[in-house]
Order: sequence, then C-alpha cells, then structure tokens
Amino acid sequence: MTTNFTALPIVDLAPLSSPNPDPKDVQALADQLHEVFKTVGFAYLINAPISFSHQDVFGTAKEFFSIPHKEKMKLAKRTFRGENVNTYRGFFPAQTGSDNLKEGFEVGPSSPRTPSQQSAPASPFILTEGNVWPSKATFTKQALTEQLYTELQSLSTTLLAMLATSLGKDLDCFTSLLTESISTLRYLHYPAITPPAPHQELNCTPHTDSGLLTLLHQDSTGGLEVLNAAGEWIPAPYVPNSIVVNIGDLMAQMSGGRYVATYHRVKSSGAERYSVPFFCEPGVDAMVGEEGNQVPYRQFVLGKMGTWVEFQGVEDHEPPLAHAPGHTAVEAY
Ligand SMILES: O=C(O)CCC(=O)C(=O)O
Ligand SMILES: [Fe+2]
Repeated sequence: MTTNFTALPIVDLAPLSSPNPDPKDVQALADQLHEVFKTVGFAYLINAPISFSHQDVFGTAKEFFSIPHKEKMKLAKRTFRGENVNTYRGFFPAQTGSDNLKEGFEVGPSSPRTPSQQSAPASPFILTEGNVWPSKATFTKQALTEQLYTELQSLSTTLLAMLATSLGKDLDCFTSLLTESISTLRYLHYPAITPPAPHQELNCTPHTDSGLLTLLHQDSTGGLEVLNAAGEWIPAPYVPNSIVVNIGDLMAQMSGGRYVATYHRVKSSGAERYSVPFFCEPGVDAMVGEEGNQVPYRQFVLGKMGTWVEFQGVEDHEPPLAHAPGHTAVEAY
C-alpha cells in the first residue's frame, strides 16, 4: 500500500561504492530501501555506483534525437514502418494528437539469445531480437550506450539482491531471473509544444511500470509526478545527480504484494524534456509471478504489451484511451 507521502525519499547508495563496506551500513541501506518500496514505491538514489554523469547520459540521448527524422525512421519498429524487420527494439516516433507526445529509442542486451531459440506463445514481437543502431557517422555513442546499459543492469542486480534478503528470500531469488535478461534502456525525448497547447496537459499518461525495477535519469525540466494514497499527484522534480528508482508490477507481485508499483505520469509544461528510463527485466524463460501461479516472463510481457502506447501503430492510431489511475497500466514497462 502506498502512503500519503508528500515527497520522494532520498536514499544514499554511498556504502555500495566503498571498497570495504561495513556490513552494518549495507544492512541499513537494505532496510531503508525495503521500507521505501513498501510505502512509496519510488525514491531518488544518490551516489549510485555508476560512472556516468547526467551530462554524459543526456549528451548521448540528445545526440540520438538530433539525427534527422528520416534517418531515425529507418530504425523504427515495424509497427511504425512496415518494411523494417525490427519489431521490439529501435525507434518509435512521437504520436501527434495523443497525450503521449514523445519519441523514443530502445536498446536491449548487446548479445541477446538468437531468435530461433524462441518458443510459444507465438507473437509478431521478437523479444530477444538484436539492437538496431544509427550509422557511426550520425551517432558516435553506441559503445557508451552499451556501457550505460551494463552499469544500470549491474546496479539493478545489486539492488535486487538486497531486496531479496530484506524480504527474507534467498539472496539470488530475483537475480537468478536475470539470466539472459531482456532489460530495456530507453532514450526519451518530449519535444517542445509550440505554442503551448492548453489541452496538452500530459505527455506521458498515468501508468505503472511492468518489470522488476526502473532506474530513471530525468533532466532538470521537471514534470514527473507520482500518485500517493490520497490520490494526490506529488511532483518528483529533478534532484541533481540522482537516479529515480521505482518498483514495477512484476516486483510488486513477486514480493507477495509487499512492495508497491506506484502510478506516475509526466505533466507537460510545454518545454522540451529528455529522460532515460532503464527497465530491469528477467530473461524470457524465467518463471515469474505470484507463487503457485507462475508463467514464463515471455508470456507475462506479451500479455502486458497490448496496453503500451509505443506498440500502437501511427497510421491506425486511435484517439487516446481514457486513463484513470487505479485502472490497468496503460503504457510502458
Ligand atoms: O519520462 C519520464 O520521466 C518517465 C517515463 C516513464 O515513466 C516511462 O517511460 O515508463
Ligand atoms: Fe514509467
């Protein structure tokens, strides 16, 4: 259950960077994360053990989105460009006329398992397909993106091990799900709305994320809001050099309902905005869900996908769905 929180708590991960961490400090950190995920489901992480500054992360995202639209469309998922072979990784264009006015570029693991190893259920989406990249001439930061992915996966793994012990489970109970993980790093660009449209209130509609954990870099524009138990949208403004962490639906389930996957949205001020969520996800064959009712992650994720706006085509785009907090997740992971 979420509580009537009025701001997101800040969790200091400094003990994780110590060459010789005091076990008491690590335990205190695990206890703090456990408490935060039971009550808010969201926090700012500071002093995270990653080598990237915000400037590095957003410099990379900005370089990608400054590529001419025509070039980016060559990397579009098949939903948005029928002749392309990529179905799950790659670019999605902003869907004008909707409340989800953002373009994105999604990257999975560098060495995914080969699609031929896929098994049922049949789906037009190949969850284990390889990444697509712009030419080296237009995008110089492929290696950096792959490195960012690796570091965020490693941080997620550390957090999941701490949460497992706090929940009284085996240390590897969540991390073992990450064999051949299909985690997703998503660069997002919310274009400026000019002139600001009074009706364009949201540019990312209310949703819960569906995976295990999300690690979000947001720029200083602001707009992220998180729903508390009283139904109030609590702003989660930029805190310098922090990474926002939140629980996804799958983790809420696998914690036996002890952790909360909290609704969030992005309110538009009309200003341009960049953000970079990393969705930590299991491998497609990992058995996930509530005890006694588990399914392979492949099935879990394909079941969720129908509700993600990034997978609705542009040509046949319908008017936006009516989204009400408390109902089913309407987008994202
Ligand atoms: O842009 C943001 O800050 C949040 C994006 C988000 O919640 C998502 O992509 O799931
Ligand atoms: Fe989200």
